Amino acid sequence: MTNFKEPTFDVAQLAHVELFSPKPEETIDFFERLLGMQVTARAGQSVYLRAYEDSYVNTLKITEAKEAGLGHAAWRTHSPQALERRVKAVEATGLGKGWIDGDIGHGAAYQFTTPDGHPMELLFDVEYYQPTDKDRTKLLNRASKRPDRGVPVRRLDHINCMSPNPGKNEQFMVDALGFRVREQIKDNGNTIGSWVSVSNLVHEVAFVQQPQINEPGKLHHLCYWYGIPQQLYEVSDLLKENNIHIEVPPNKHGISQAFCMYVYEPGGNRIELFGDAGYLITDPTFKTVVWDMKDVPGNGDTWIGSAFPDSWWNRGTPVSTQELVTSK
Ligand SMILES: O=C/C=C/C=C(\O)C(=O)O
Ligand SMILES: [Fe+2]
Repeated sequence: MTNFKEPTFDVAQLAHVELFSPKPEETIDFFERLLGMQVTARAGQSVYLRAYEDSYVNTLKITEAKEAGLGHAAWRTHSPQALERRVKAVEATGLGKGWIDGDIGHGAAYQFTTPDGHPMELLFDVEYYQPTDKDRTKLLNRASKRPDRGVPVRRLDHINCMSPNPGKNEQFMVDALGFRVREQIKDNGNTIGSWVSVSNLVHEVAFVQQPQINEPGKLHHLCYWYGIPQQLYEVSDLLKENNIHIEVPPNKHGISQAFCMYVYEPGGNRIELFGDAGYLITDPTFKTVVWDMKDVPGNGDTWIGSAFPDSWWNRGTPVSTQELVTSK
């Protein structure tokens, strides 16, 4: 079958995410004290953090800004050669912005945006976390000791971006970066939700329809992973005690089958917490699962658990003035 379109395996993983927060110290406290993450660097208006099983020196950068939202998402390639190939592919789309020398924790990166303007970058050189005598663990396959504060998340999992045109962004991630489409929501033939991955996870990034179709793309959520569903009940209790808004309590998604919950960190960004990550994909010719929007409520969004509130479908960051008007 020589006309078989071979996938490219150049992009390997979501390496880190930068969140903007108008209340940086409260946002940092949420991740550090409640989710047990570790601050590994502070520079200028930014603070860098990692979870205890993240192997790199950081997977999260919190930067002070006027409004909440996505600073950028960074993709690590499998090799320097793969980086070169993907940079060429992104340049050809006209969405490239150019190279930066790097940042704390990583080397040269090529910056670009999705068609709806979500800032992203491609990189290869990263700095691995070196545990200290204080946090070196006997569990050799773990990057550092399990922290003794909060209910500690284990690693970065994915982001979900709101877009005026999810289908266009899906196509860009497939064509330029080799992502595979795992699940979609269609409404009258239009793609209004898309879950794409470069691994056997259901998604490292998803795109969902934003109601504000004349605004640039927003962040829907950033997700960290526990791997144990029970821990969502533990962390819910702790978050409730600390007046963190729980938008969707522990729940099982239909789409991705992941055990999940959604909260708003103090800066206003939506954070998803994953119990397990749902089903894994090993089939090299996995067929995209397509949901019709009319079948999603009560099945695709929540398979088991409370109904998703309107806010889940309508609110991203930065929050638009429209929402401020309607929410009065
Ligand atoms: O219908 C909505 C399903 C959403 C699923 C996710 O956002 C996810 O798996 O992270
Ligand atoms: Fe998600």
